[in-house]
Amino acid sequence: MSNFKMFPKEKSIVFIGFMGVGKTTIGKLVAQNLNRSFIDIDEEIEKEYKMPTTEIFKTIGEKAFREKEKALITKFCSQKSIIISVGGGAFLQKEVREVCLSNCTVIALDISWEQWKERLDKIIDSRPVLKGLSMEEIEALFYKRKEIYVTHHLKFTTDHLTEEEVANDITESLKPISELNDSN
Ligand SMILES: Nc1ncnc2c1ncn2[C@@H]1O[C@H](COP(=O)(O)OP(=O)(O)OP(=O)(O)O)[C@@H](O)[C@H]1O
Ligand SMILES: O=C(O)C1=C[C@@H](O)[C@@H](O)[C@H](O)C1
Ligand SMILES: [Mg+2]
Repeated sequence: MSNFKMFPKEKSIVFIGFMGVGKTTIGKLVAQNLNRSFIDIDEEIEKEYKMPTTEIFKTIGEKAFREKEKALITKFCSQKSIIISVGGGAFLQKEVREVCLSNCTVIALDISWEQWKERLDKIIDSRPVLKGLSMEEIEALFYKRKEIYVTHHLKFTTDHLTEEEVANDITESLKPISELNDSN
């Protein structure tokens, strides 16, 4: 019952966590499971600038990217009952943390360094923040970034689970809340 009070159905859900942990993939699946609309903030930024993130970082710069990221997160966090996946660096900004935590249910996705590093090849070309860093520097960033994800409402560990398994676990955990809301 306390969950019901804390996470009413009309609240939107925001996925946070380190780049590559699966926010976009899993957010989309949870949205399908719960029949809710899905918004990926990186995709929205790319649509606005009409270029991929790597190009935005190169031509316009990270500062402009972060400003747009904050503006879009603020806009979408004011909408009800949607699922939002933010970029891995969004929670670096205090205003973003505050707007997400006060308006939405924030779900942190977690992964161990050992599992994450197996995924690096899949994401390295599309994540400018990782470009040119050594493995040691990426590991240091991975642990440093953990500090910004500690503020959340719910946390799910993704180690040794497929994308679908994580999404289904999250959906199952959220269902009682949705059902309680449906009958109220
Ligand atoms: N549980 C999982 N098991 C195996 N691969 C996964 C899992 N979750 C995500 N992936 C894969 O990892 C890659 C990165 O996933 P995704 O783009 O969803 O990460 P992200 O958290 O949204 O990253 P970013 O912060 O950069 O937006 C994708 O290729 C995705 O298919
Ligand atoms: O962790 C980060 O700083 C980033 C993660 C991606 O989702 C993108 O938002 C961008 O590549 C920056
Ligand atoms: Mg993503």
